[in-house]
Amino acid sequence: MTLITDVRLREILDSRGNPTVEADVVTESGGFGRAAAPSGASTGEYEAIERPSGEAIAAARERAVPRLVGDAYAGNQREVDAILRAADGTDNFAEIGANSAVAISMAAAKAGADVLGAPLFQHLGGTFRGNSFPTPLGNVVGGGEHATDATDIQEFLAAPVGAPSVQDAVFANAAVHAAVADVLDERDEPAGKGDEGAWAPSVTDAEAFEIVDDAVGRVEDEVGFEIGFGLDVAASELYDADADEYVYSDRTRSTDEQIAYVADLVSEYDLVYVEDPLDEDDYDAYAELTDRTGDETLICGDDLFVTNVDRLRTGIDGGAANAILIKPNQIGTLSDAFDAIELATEHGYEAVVSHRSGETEDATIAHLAVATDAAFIKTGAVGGERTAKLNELIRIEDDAL
Ligand SMILES: C=C(OP(=O)(O)O)C(=O)O
Ligand SMILES: [Mg+2]
Repeated sequence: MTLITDVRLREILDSRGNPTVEADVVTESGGFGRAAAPSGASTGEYEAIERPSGEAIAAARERAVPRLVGDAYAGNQREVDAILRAADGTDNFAEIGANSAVAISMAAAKAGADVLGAPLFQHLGGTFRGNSFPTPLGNVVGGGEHATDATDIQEFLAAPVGAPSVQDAVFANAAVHAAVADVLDERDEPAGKGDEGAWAPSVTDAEAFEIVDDAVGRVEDEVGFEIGFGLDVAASELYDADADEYVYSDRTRSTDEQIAYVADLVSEYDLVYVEDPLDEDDYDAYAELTDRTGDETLICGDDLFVTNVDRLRTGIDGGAANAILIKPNQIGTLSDAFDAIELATEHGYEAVVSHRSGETEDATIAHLAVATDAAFIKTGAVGGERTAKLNELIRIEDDAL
């Protein structure tokens, strides 16, 4: 029933207005799945390769589609993903592009779920999933590679860890986003928005901490449950390898100073989550920071691990970080993303499923997070391509799929 009879690929627009790959997978019994590849701006050096979408589509049509159609079963995700890897022939999807690979991989999963008549999270995670939900991390102030003339730290994230339901959590993040606008207004700080919909004022990081702390406090008082606060430092973008220092707008920091700075922020703001606080090549510095702060907060590797089990294993062996960001397009297939989550979970690392700064209406990551019982999902706070995932979580919670 799930034998793949057609794979169609096309270019559509992402949220930045750039072309990206969309895939349709059709099965023998009429099952249908459609998915689109997201795209990063502050990409890790070790990510799988995103090719220009036209080239990725042409290569996938030539190399992968003929091997899938009439041979592969959409209900057998590992088989589909193994065929994608074999058709590509490299270890980083340099031929067909991780953008074609991930779109086909996710579309096949959806087609498999469609044939079964099951929601995607259940097809991926089994019948006992769907009762616990990730805490959504909502990007409310940001800069870095996602906005010009804004903060050095890429993302200031609201983390409604005390929310009684995922719907309450999603609404709380939107309320913090609105409260930040109020605080900015009161401080006479005009702000546009960055790529993920976060406010991008021309303020220092120190001012951004004050602003977000104030906004989180106001919403916490309103809703009556705990809202934590987190960061994606995206430190590889700040690190100058030649000078061996982190370059901020107002000063530089050595690696030791960067570790001390982040450790101080964790205690000053009770941070529940810190992503990419250090350069993607510096496992030792990660281990030192994790040693100092890992009992109080999550130290999460994004550019450090790039959803790659080999890099995660190196981190586990050295005690670097205690959480991993999961972005399926960093590695190319859902099977690889699952493997990374399973390895993380086995070793007590939390999994945080994530969007990219360039997104579409595709909501696969909401299902992936529920299917794997991930602790957190990072998918913005507002904006259609972000709420596509957040609203899907609300529907899953409401048993409305
Ligand atoms: C979502 C992120 O940004 P990008 O997609 O630009 O890598 C991130 O760094 O976590
Ligand atoms: Mg990141």
